[in-house]
Amino acid sequence: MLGGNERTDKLTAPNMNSPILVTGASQRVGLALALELAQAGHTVISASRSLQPQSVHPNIVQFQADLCLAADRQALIDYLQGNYDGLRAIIHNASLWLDDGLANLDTMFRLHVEAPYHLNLALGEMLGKAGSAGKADIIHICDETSSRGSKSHIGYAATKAALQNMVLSFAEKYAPQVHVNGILPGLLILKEGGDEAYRQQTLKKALLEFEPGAGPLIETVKYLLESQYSTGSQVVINGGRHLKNRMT
Ligand SMILES: NC(=O)C1=CN([C@@H]2O[C@H](COP(=O)(O)OP(=O)(O)OC[C@H]3O[C@@H](n4cnc5c(N)ncnc54)[C@H](OP(=O)(O)O)[C@@H]3O)[C@@H](O)[C@H]2O)C=CC1
Ligand SMILES: Nc1nc2c(c(=O)[nH]1)N=C([C@H](O)[C@@H](O)CO)CN2
Repeated sequence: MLGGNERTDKLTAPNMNSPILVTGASQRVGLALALELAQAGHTVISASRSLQPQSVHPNIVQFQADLCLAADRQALIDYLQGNYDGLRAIIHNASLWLDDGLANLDTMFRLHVEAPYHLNLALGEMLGKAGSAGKADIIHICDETSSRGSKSHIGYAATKAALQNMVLSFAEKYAPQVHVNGILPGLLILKEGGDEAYRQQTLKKALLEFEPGAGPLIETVKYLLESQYSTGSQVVINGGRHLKNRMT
């Protein structure tokens, strides 16, 4: 039985043969997260449709894949199984924040639900071989609207709610070797090109009225990777938005 620091060190010690898969790491939050993990010594596999012109860090391996397509997902699975001993973690960050409509709902279902479902089932055995870390992690990046809905993005919130629900199922299926948790952000980074009125309106939706950037998500990922007693949990990072303008 490992004790104290030795056990914690074991958990966080990067194992180059057990990379961390981050989906949707070509920009914004996912790219910042991939860089942080790479700088900590992890090998990061970054899967997205577009690639950075040149590698942003020697520890980041870019894999081009449209995760809405089963064939691209299978190519990613085959690559991982053919080149690494195990997987330290999978972070399902890839996402599209699309307006409502049947075509967009289908796309968001494929990306937010079908892709994590397919990858978690196919890569479960690799996660079980995380090597020196002693445990592996799956982290679903959901949204705080997963649990309260969104009248302006019904399909987005519904598909993120399905992603949130799968945290519970996979946590039970893969315990104790693989810990499965969800992160439910409120505002992180506003979309480029929005006007000042939208920005102010959005900031005022939370008790903490500022745009935090990727930091809160990165901090939460690092906590979950080091945690030995979190699985099936949903971590909300929304600046107190659920308490704003309550009918008290
Ligand atoms: N920004 C915010 O304020 C908030 C964000 N979140 C969640 O946090 C996460 C990160 O947010 P953010 O950085 O703003 O997200 P972005 O929308 O800026 O980026 C999403 C990422 O997903 C990738 N992606 C999109 N479609 C596909 C696809 N079909 N196959 C593979 N990759 C794809 C994109 O890369 P590419 O286009 O190259 O494929 C991109 O790297 C998301 O899950 C989001 O839902 C939750 C609440 C608030
Ligand atoms: N994939 C994405 N999901 C979300 C985004 C985004 O840019 N890409 N942005 C938001 C908003 O910032 C929202 O939290 C506040 O208006 C939500 N999800």
